[in-house]
Amino acid sequence: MISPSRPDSPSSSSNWLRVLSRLVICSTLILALSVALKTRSRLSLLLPSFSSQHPAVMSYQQERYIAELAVQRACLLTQKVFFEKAKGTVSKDDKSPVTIGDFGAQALIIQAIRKNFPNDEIVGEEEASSLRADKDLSAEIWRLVKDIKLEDAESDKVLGGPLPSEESMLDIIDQGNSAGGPKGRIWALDPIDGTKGFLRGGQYAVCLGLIVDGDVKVGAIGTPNLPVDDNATINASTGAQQEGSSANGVLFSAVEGEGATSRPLSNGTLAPSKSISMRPVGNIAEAVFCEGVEAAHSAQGDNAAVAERLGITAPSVRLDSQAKYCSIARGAGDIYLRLPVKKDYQEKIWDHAAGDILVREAGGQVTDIYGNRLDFSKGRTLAANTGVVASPNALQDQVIAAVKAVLKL
Ligand SMILES: Nc1ncnc2c1ncn2[C@@H]1O[C@H](COP(=O)(O)O)[C@@H](OP(=O)(O)O)[C@H]1O
Ligand SMILES: [Mg+2]
Ligand SMILES: [Mg+2]
Ligand SMILES: [Mg+2]
Repeated sequence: MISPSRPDSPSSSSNWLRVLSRLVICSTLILALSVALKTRSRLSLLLPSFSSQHPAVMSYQQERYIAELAVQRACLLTQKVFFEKAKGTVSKDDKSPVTIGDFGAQALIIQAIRKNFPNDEIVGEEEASSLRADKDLSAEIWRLVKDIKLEDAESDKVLGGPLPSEESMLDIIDQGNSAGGPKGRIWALDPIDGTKGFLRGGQYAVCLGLIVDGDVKVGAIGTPNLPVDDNATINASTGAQQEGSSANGVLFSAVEGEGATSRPLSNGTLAPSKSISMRPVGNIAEAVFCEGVEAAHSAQGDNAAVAERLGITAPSVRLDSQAKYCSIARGAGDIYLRLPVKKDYQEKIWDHAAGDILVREAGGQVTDIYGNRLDFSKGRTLAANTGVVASPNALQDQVIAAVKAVLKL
């Protein structure tokens, strides 16, 4: 027979022990919870810098903002050079205006990256060695760079304010010397893309992309001479006629998984943005090609043969620079072809990084002539790719099939 337990029996004292241990566990949990909450609120205060090391927290919003603002400030410089010096110089074969714009814009943008993301690497198109040897040119660029600022002082401060000296400007230009590669955070910078267009008085673009572990995550492109109106008719020489005209000047940007946007370029804070997307094309024969102007950069005869194969009869829109990616991303044209003139030419990552993410986020694909995605992990060039083909998702397979047929791949 089992006797009933008494309060002082061994089983009653083990009950007390159980209650006590539960109390200890509960208070430990409460303590741990309050420490976690405090850490979280501290992290959210630090979020902009925290997110740059932990992108999943805030998906590159700070990077996008700095990229847009830095590109916008650099466009102030390039437009100043464009209107004061560049126009009409092509006939005299004088390349110095674009050199001034290139170096000046690279200095301003790298300064902004260094200020905000000091541990990131930068692959910039330009390097300062030739400038160090040309004191007059260096002094001329410094005179221009030191006076460039956004009208909004706070925004300018975010980018690091004025550079302290000519020497520091040269040092900063050289910080675009990263070899690139498959690991880490690497900015690809083309301070003036479409130098030929710039000198011709036409389209050019200031381009900045952030590559993380070989994949482009953020892109910003300033196109000072593209019309703000998405539906305006454009061609190689559109847009540059009037200095200070509010009809021209667009800033495009994209973040992986967050879509593509555009806004008018401004002199101060960022203007309100709108979302952009590629045009739906029901019948591929109704698509419009966007192509380069320079015959040396893409095989225009092959482009025409692809158009014919697809039944496309509308004339191509011809533009210099990554303005082509921008145009198809906002539905001003549909297909960008850059078929190789020389099979062994290696495209540069700064010529494509920002455009690649912009088009992908606007509902398109960007591949090489074989249909493979552009591989930004190979260093300063797209060594694994040949040519570029970009079009809306629904058309890409058809376009690639036509490219392969024409190039006999
Ligand atoms: N043989 C070639 N094939 C393809 N691209 C070339 C090339 N020679 C130069 N380029 C690149 O073409 C870019 C301009 O492209 P587009 O013809 O679309 O405007 C140039 O950028 P920069 O103007 O920044 O030097 C340059 O890097
Ligand atoms: Mg370029
Ligand atoms: Mg360039
Ligand atoms: Mg160049």
